Amino acid sequence: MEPGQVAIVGSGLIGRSWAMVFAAGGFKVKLYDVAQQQLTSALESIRKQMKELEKSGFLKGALSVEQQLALISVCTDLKAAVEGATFIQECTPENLELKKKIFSQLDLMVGDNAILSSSTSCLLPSKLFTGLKHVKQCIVSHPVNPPYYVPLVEIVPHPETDPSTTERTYALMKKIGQSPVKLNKEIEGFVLNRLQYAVISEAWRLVGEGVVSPADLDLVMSDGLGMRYAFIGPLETMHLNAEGISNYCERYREGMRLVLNTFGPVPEFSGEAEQKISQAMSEKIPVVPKVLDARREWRDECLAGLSKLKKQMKSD
Ligand SMILES: NC(=O)C1=CN([C@@H]2O[C@H](COP(=O)(O)OP(=O)(O)OC[C@H]3O[C@@H](n4cnc5c(N)ncnc54)[C@H](O)[C@@H]3O)[C@@H](O)[C@H]2O)C=CC1
Ligand SMILES: O=C(O)[C@@H](O)C(=O)[C@H](O)[C@@H](O)CO
Repeated sequence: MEPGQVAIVGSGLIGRSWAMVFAAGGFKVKLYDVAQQQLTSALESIRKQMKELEKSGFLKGALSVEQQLALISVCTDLKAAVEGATFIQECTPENLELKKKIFSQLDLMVGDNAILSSSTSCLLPSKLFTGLKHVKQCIVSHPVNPPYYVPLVEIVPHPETDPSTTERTYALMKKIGQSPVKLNKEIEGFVLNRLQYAVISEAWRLVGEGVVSPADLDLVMSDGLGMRYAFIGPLETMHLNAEGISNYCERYREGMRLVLNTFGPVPEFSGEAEQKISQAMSEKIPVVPKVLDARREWRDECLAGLSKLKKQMKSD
């Protein structure tokens, strides 16, 4: 028996990823878009990706490709798309007025049980959902690109979101194999993009000012901070790094005071610096999904080893 039915509004990069993730979880998926061509290319892309994933042994879920594809249907009628859906994930362009218009349409179509969720990267729930009749059923579930391989989902409630909506969304994300975190209150950019944009801003500055090459900048992340952050977050890193020092925050505070004082505003990114980056990036081997998945397998093996080591250290 299918675990349920979801509707995806917008069949671009994120909408098709969500469709794959939900189908892998056995959900019936109705994919809606205003552009029929987008739906056609979405189905082609999903089929192609699933075939490749099955071939390389990375297809998620217990169902075959054909079984998962059979769960996904497309339509250009919004009312038909949301009919019977208990969870509606909006994935339209990052435009506040467009999203508000779509949610006001959805608000007239759903009952008291459906959850209305947005994939928005930064927009505040209070700006998206305020005034809707079903505001208690509204929430942001912000994925990370590509959601099929990077499982984090930030769950961000509107101030009037009912706690049951938050808990149902959290449970749903766990059920389809994602890694949800709950924000206690809304803030622009949520958590991931506030951290990401701080990193990107400094990356631009360091490359733009000639401090480091684009390729080496990325290595600092992939072979430095990223190696750490694939296993432990910045707070645990700090804790482990200064173990035994009573006030280890001070150890970082000093450095932060010194360095952060030199941070300026987001650097104006000149065309030349951008060309330098895109040229450098085009010379790299693209990180294909298989690499992402292989890295995740490697990380999970390392985490298993790490927890075994921790247990051993505790028993020693
Ligand atoms: N691309 C990314 O890395 C990530 C994007 N997001 C967020 O997800 C949302 C979608 O982003 P993408 O998939 O990258 O955009 P996209 O541009 O790839 O796809 C948007 C889709 O919405 C469709 N659309 C436009 N107007 C519509 C309407 N009125 N009703 C239904 N569909 C409509 C378009 O035809 C297109 O297929 C944005 O809010 C974005 O910020 C979140 C996480 C990551
Ligand atoms: O980086 C991601 O995958 C997501 O966190 C996003 O929201 C989008 O890429 C966004 O940052 C683009 O501005």
